[in-house]
Amino acid sequence: MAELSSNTQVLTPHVYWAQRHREIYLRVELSDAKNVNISLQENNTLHFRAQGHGAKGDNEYKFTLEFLEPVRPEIYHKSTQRQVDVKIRKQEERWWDRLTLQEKKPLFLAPDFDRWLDESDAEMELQAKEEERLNKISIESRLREDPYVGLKKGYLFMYNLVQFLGFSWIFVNMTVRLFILGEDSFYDTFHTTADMMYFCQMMAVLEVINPLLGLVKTGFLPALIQVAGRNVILFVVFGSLEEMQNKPVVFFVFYLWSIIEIFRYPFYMLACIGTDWPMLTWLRYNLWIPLYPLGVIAEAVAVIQSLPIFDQSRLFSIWLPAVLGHSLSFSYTLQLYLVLMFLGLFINIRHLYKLRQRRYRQRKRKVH
Ligand SMILES: CCCCCCCCCCCCC[C@@H](O)CC(=O)SCCNC(=O)CCNC(=O)[C@H](O)C(C)(C)COP(=O)(O)OP(=O)(O)OC[C@H]1O[C@@H](n2cnc3c(N)ncnc32)[C@H](O)[C@@H]1OP(=O)(O)O
Repeated sequence: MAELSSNTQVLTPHVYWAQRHREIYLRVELSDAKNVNISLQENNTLHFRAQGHGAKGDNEYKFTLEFLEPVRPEIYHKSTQRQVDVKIRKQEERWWDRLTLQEKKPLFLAPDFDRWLDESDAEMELQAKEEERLNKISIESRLREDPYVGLKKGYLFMYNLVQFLGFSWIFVNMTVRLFILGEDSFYDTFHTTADMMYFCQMMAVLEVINPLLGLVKTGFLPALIQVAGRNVILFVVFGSLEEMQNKPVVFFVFYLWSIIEIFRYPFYMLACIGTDWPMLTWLRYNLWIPLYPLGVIAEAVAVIQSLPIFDQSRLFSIWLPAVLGHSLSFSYTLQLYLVLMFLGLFINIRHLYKLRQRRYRQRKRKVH
């Protein structure tokens, strides 16, 4: 392409342009360009001059562009075998209506469709870049703050996986037996699943230790109430009284415990790898609403059924001096525990309700 300038023919290369909010990109169609000279004059005009192979063969090519708005003085360029790439920073981060001050587009200038974005796409690109930058900063600062973050996540992932497998085994075993044996399966739940339940509930003690070590953001008290509450039922009420072990209440307690856990542990596993499945999240934050009160009622029934057995067997009774009577039955401790249970129920339901509120508030904020 040629333009007339002071009676001599000046060769002008094809120039393609695109913009972002912060910068202007020019692609000058000159291959093997040498002696590239790009300068910016005070009137905001870019002067380009170089030798290279353009539309009119090997020659000197030049062009000038007076920009629509002020640009920064530093200009970056890179010359390759095929073209010269030029990057100019805008003075102000703003979308321009066109590139040049003159309204009529110079003949040698055209949009660079390889880089072209309209304003809203460029905004989205800017936002994505900003999010990526913030993510990088937060990952870097987390790594700087805590070099063991990978190890901790790995431990939590394995812990949750083991618990998930344990509770799934219990749940599937009980469900299959229920289908095959019907009501009869109620009576030997303990003998078929207690070992696995012992294992899972002993492991669950880690859930009280984890927040103390700062591994999870769980409150210490709700975790203690949860784990201690279940372990009293499992080890003391069921485990120490053979008479309790073949009662149908064991079925209801174990079933209610395992239903929630087959959703809660996979939810945590996904959280460890930074993922969530909406359906699983929904179940984790909603299933407790019917299950928790039912679980506490089932546990309370178990405690009430065990009271006369403790009275008769005198197991765990506290021996008293003769003046105060013979001994104090453990059933009194359990009656006090019944009161604590409903206090524990209240604390944990409040805790779970708050977690649910927080989760859905966060969700809403993300959506808007
Ligand atoms: C002082 C002596 C006390 C004596 C006790 C006397 C009272 C006894 C009362 C007993 C009542 C118990 C009844 C109970 O046994 C009945 C039942 O269980 S019935 C079945 C239904 N049950 C449930 O639904 C409860 C399930 N359990 C829980 O939800 C938890 O155990 C609980 C502690 C209650 C709440 O969990 P948490 O506080 O951890 O909530 P989140 O799940 O939201 O977690 C908070 C953040 O920490 C991250 N986290 C937590 N754990 C893990 C983990 N293992 N791995 C990875 N990440 C974990 C989680 O992702 C959350 O992070 P973020 O906020 O970033 O999302």
